[in-house]
Amino acid sequence: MLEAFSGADVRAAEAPLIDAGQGDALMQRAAHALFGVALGLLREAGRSTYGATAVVLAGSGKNGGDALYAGERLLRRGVGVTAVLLAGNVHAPSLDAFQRAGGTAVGLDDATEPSALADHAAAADIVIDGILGTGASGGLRGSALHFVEAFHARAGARGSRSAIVVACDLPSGIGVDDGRISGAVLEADATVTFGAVKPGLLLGDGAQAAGELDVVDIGLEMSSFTPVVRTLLDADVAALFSRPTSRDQKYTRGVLGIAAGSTRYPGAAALAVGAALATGVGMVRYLGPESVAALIHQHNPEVVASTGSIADARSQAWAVGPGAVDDDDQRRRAVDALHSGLPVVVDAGALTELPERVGPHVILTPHAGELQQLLAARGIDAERSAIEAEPARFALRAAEVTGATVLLKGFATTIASPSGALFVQRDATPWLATAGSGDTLTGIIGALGATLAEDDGAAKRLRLPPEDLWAAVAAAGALIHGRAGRRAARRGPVVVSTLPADIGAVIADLLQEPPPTT
Ligand SMILES: NC(=O)C1=CN([C@@H]2O[C@H](COP(=O)(O)OP(=O)(O)OC[C@H]3O[C@@H](n4cnc5c(N)ncnc54)[C@H](O)[C@@H]3O)[C@@H](O)[C@H]2O)[C@@H](O)CC1
Ligand SMILES: [K+]
Repeated sequence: MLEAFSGADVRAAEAPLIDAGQGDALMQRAAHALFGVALGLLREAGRSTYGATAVVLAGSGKNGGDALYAGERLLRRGVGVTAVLLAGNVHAPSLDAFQRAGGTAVGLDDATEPSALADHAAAADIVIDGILGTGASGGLRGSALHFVEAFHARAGARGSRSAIVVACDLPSGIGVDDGRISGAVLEADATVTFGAVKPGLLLGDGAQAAGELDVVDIGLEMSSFTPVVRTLLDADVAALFSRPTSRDQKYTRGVLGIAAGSTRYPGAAALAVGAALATGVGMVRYLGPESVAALIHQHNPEVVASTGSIADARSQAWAVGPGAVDDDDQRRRAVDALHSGLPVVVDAGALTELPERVGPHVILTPHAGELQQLLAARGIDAERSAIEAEPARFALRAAEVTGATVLLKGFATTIASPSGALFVQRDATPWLATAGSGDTLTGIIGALGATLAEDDGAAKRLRLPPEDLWAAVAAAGALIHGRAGRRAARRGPVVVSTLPADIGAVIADLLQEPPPTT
């Protein structure tokens, strides 16, 4: 699991080590890791290190110190390294070491025209961004801002430029704790971050700017701090996933009840059912119109269907809402499921049926527009664009006011627990942004909920407090869904009705994972 800690907490974890005189050792560890990644990227790009050119961008703080020490190591490998000093007072011992190894340092103050240095950086094989780290406040300013703008103008955007950019700890210009970018940012191909992931590397535009993330252990003890954001990795989903045992039968494995679809939108139910079956459950019970059940049975005859009520259909969890529009029976079922005390995934048409207050076992899966309505119904006005700009903030707010677990859809999926715990998953592909995609996500999360509903050890397997289990279940659903979409996209544009085959294959792969070590 990736766990991101606030910049302040990472600095607090560093403090006792620095007090014990280990500050320089920490910096050397950071620099060594940064150097290793830079070397690896050069090799990956097919560039030989001897004779390669690098530019180190150094700001006034320790971030610049890390980058200069990494530059010193590159010099000793035969790389030609220039340091651009973007502040008058860079970290002196590292600058000294850099120069003694033969490096050239050039100062750039606010008055100097950055064009020649930006030209040089744009033509370099690799650029190391040591402008700002966890000590950053606000966006880039002064000579650093001018330099980054000039570099962009010459080098072009990530993907089209030839220089590889490696960020030291974090891309300069992102908000350390929220990933917000005000003004310019130096988008990285890779970010080497020290001690722990910072929230800005997982959230918002900061995550986009970070590129490949490499987390380096420099010996910080973070166990007494609470993560601000988490991202599940394959091994976490494998650990959470409920595998059937030899003692299981269909009822103990987990029965998912699905009250979705309507005569107007029958397909949504079929998609949710197909995805749930592919995720693995003991049984799917379908409640809804006979015509919808007939459609479901064309593909999935194993589904037990009825036109009855929630009370008559024993299940371990419910999924309600997809395609349930203008249908009073489905609306009643949604309300009953929400009062059943069982885990419920609530999507689309059922989101408006939410009681004033529920518990975290109720998982809402709105997109930004639906979240806007949900908040407005509780007297909280927020523009859709504001929700899209700060998904974490609004998902947390919605979880706080409803008591539910809130999964906010988007390119990155943001999941908030009413406890304040936050998960972000970036497993999806834009190819998944197609009709019916959300219905399959509901089915996947529903199936995970049904199979984990009576599994008392599930939260413990991820070392999470029990109240955050449902956020982890939703995050696991988002990972499986996103990964299935990527797999499907290898065949071309995603056809959602074919997604179950990919869901099954993704789960088969995940279950090969060794158990997590953290
Ligand atoms: N504390 C430690 O012992 C370790 C810290 N490490 C590195 O040190 C970094 C933190 O170092 P610092 O606390 O010195 O902080 P920074 O390196 O982020 O530098 C902060 C300084 O930059 C200036 N600044 C802040 N915001 C600015 C802006 N928007 N535009 C222009 N200048 C701005 C200010 O003068 C501020 O003092 C980490 O990110 C990491 O790279 C690592 O070396 C590991 C060990
Ligand atoms: K940086």
